[in-house]
Amino acid sequence: MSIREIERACALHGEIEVPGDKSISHRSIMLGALAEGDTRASHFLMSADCLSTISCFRQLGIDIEEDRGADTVVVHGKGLHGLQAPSETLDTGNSGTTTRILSGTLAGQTFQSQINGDSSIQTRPMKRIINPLTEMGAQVTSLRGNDCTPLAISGGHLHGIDYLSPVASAQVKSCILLAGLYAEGRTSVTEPSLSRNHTELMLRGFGAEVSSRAAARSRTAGMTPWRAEVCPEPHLRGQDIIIPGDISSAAYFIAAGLIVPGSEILVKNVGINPTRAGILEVARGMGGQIEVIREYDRGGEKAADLLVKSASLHGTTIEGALIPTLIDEIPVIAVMAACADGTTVIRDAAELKVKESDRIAAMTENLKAMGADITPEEDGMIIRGTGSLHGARVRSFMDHRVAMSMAVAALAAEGTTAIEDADCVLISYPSFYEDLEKLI
Ligand SMILES: O=C(O)C1=C[C@@H](OP(=O)(O)O)[C@@H](O)[C@H](O)C1
Ligand SMILES: C=C(OP(=O)(O)O)C(=O)O
Repeated sequence: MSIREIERACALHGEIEVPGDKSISHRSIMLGALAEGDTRASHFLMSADCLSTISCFRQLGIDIEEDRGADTVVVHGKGLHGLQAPSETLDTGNSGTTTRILSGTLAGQTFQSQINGDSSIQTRPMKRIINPLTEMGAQVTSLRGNDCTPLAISGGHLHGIDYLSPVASAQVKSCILLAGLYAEGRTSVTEPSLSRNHTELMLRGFGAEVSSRAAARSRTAGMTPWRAEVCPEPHLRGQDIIIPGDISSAAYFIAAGLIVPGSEILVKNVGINPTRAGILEVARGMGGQIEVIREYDRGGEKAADLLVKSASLHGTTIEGALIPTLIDEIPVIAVMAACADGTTVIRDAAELKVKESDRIAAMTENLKAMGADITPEEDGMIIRGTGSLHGARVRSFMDHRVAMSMAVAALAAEGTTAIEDADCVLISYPSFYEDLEKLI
């Protein structure tokens, strides 16, 4: 087992550039493969999850060049109908994004395929994609009959649907939109509130006709349902993509900069697409100081440098439409809340229970071990800030976001914190600990 020990930090100082956005990196391979011509993606995230996407598309007959030193990939796309039947089960590793979005693409193919991932993936819910893909005319079978992977998928004669998704999930939305590229007629997905829209933006950039707008249907308690629609059989053309830094990775430095007294950190080149940037709103709402510097646009994706200075934080309420815009940042927001004054309430976030780990249970156990006052709820957490934490032995639960969040907690805790199975950060941020060291 890999154990990492982290001491309390005095103050964090310096500049950092985080690796490329994981969601956009996955999509650059997926759309690059379905486009005609080459797609070059630079500042590509060379982490285990994105490498799983690359290896699945190689199994589907796509030639992909990787330059790991330069963080660049070139995908030699074969067009919408250029994928070949894989000879073995497609292995999606630990990646929910690969599993769900790739399933949508496979539903559009005339060949049969099987898809499976590691022990964590095998427990994550797939009914949310099985239902709409089946409604579109694909046969998607959970081979163990438990609505999880392994899945057997055969499709090829799809028809467009108007799908009302019960969850605000970009993976579900993207799965259906990519299946919709192969369907007869238009396909739409309406979600309870807008989840990350990278698929819509990138599909448009590659030449597809995609619309995205607030849906006219009911508006309940601060939630605006959102509808994305795609036209079938687009002529996708390969693109050059410069991937912005991942705000979900930047979140650890934002949180550390805020909670470790005397810190000042410049996080450069961070994607701040509003469907991803909820952490900035929450940090400011807690009294944090984050300055957005040098904002610019990369193919419809906004990016900027962020200057973070330590501040004394206070509690807040995080709920409703904000949740999908910061879903992966909630573990580190829980750390911020534990170091703040007053109570933070996180609700409407039951999705946390079906990520790489049950992130409500994992963060509750770990933060309690470090002296926090935290109550787990069915759809979130209530955290009463105690102002201080102490070192403890904590577990990553093999969940990269939990490991990185606990590293941030360790920086603000008295004494030493030991994180078990700390190496799982390779899923989204292989150089995380080295980058953190540079600021200490
Ligand atoms: O589409 C994506 O790239 C992702 C969507 C989110 O999942 P859900 O769509 O399941 O909420 C997020 O948690 C995941 O890390 C990446
Ligand atoms: C939930 C995550 O990823 P995925 O769903 O792709 O496994 C994540 O990166 O926090």
